[in-house]
Amino acid sequence: MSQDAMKKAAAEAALAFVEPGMIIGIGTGSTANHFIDLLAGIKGKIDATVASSIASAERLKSHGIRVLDLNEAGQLSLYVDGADESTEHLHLVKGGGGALTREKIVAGASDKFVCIADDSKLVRTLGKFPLPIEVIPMARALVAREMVKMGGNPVLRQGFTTDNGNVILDIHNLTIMNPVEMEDRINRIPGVVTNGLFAIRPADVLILGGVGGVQTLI
Ligand SMILES: O=C[C@H](O)[C@H](O)[C@H](O)COP(=O)(O)O
Repeated sequence: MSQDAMKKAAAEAALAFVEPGMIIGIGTGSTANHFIDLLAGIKGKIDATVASSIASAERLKSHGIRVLDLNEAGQLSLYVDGADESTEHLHLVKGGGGALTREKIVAGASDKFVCIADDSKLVRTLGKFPLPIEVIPMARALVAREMVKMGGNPVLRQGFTTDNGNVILDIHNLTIMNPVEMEDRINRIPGVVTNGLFAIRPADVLILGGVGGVQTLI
């Protein structure tokens, strides 16, 4: 079974959380794309969606699925998105696709966050995947220096601009023993929009696709 097939299996399992008339928050990336494509098959069941990126909004619209602005949608019942890493406590690293800020906003506006991934994303300690930080461009060097003080090795994501017009620093070599504290500490650096740790508001459900089938952690 390929990694992509495992992602698709996790996305299929997440359909069980979709209830009639829902407005659903939609994440970004290859696993979220599987969910979008599967949601198209039951689009008559839902009211609308809110997208966490321009790319996901375009994919949803290409399937004829209604996409609302979060400000019109109000509180959402469900958010479905992928992750780059997760612990068994459902603390996540996200932002490999650079959509972390809008993802964190939509997740924050949702009652339930269902994270979908292949089981290679489950780790004991976060940090092997470089931690993305969205940064206001003029603060790039300041944030990089502060991250070096925290033991990280910041690398500017070359040629990449977020949907919000900012840059991404990917922080290598972090061993994140306390994700809640680290998320808060990084977010206090001036110029940081947000970082890719989802620990203050972790996922509520983690669905992992693997060779032996799908497992769900709550
Ligand atoms: O910015 C991107 C998102 O956080 C993605 O959810 C994350 O990078 C996982 O992506 P994929 O589903 O492609 O592995």
